[in-house]
Amino acid sequence: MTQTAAPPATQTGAPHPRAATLAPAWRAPDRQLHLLDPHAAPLSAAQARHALRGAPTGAHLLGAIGFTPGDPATFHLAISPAATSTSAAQAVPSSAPVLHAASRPAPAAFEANVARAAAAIARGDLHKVVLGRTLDLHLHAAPDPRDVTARLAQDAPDAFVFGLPLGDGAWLVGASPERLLSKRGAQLRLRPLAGTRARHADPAEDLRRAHDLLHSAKDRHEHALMIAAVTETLAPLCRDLTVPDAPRLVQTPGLWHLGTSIHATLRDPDTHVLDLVSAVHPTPAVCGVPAPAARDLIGTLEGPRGYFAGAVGWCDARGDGEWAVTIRCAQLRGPHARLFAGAGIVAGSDPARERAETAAKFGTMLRALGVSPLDLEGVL
Ligand SMILES: C=C(O[C@@H]1C=C(C(=O)O)C=C[C@H]1O)C(=O)O
Repeated sequence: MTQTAAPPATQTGAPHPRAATLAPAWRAPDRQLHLLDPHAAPLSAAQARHALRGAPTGAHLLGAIGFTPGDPATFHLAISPAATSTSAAQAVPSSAPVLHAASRPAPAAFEANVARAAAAIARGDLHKVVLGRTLDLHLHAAPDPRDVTARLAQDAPDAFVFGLPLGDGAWLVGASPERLLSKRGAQLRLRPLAGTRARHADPAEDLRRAHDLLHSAKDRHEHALMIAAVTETLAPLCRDLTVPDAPRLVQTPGLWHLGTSIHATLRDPDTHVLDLVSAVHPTPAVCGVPAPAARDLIGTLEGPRGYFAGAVGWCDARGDGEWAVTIRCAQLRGPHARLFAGAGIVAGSDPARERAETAAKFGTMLRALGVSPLDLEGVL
């Protein structure tokens, strides 16, 4: 196998033209990675850094860590596609019949959870909590995870797209719009998101929704809580920290978000990206404020999240890397798909709107699986 002498140069601008058909295990604006050995057993967090030391030049670790340290983590050796042989992905079926669908909590129970969280916030127990739910689909035929990843890459050119084997035939796939943290030498970049509107097919209505989001006091408050928490975590680790005063609109194929691009310079450029990920994760984008109270409430209302709302990304032998928040994702095993979505709850959150927001967020994976939301009436 040919090996690259050094990691490939940064790609900016348009995504790699072959990204849509090659089904990478990781596809981001900056880098694309394929598994070194797609049949290798996943590595634990403890094995991972050791494995990178003995790996070919240019190898990366591609991994996913769970929401809490008690949740699972999985790592693989990966390499940029110039050094791998790749095969074109198969066409994805345009519609996948669903034999059975169920969401947990069910729609009404999720709304009850939101009301309960909003009451806790009104009492002053906490300021923000992100509540999640799952959507289990039993499909007529087992989707090929590589085809699903290829479809995600096609649908969302700016997203962090991932397709990782978890062992036992299960895969974690998704297209996250949220940069948790990238590190290159001393330079850090983050782009946390909080505040969401579903997009609309009519351009005028779509713009109205974007404008409404940008000027919503509730969403700006939700976003500000998160930026304050992330800034507080980063400040002791960084020399320079540049945080814009106001968020900007971020668009995905199905949603508008509020996002803030943060740039920072590390005091110690040798800090490993995985140690930085552990320091900032989970941010209030997926957990809440204060974090301990939010984590407790999530544990009570949802139980363990596993990989959902964790972090997914890569690191290289220098300790540089790029990590996204594990959202807009699903776990696939044979004909079964479990999709995940969550929404941030603050004072004034409306249960029905928050449920609708999670339904819209399932859309990323539903499109990639070829499932129409119209087939899921009453479940979303
Ligand atoms: C939790 C999710 O998304 C997060 C919550 C958001 C919000 O509440 O507005 C926005 C983006 C993400 O940080 C998800 O997509 O499942």
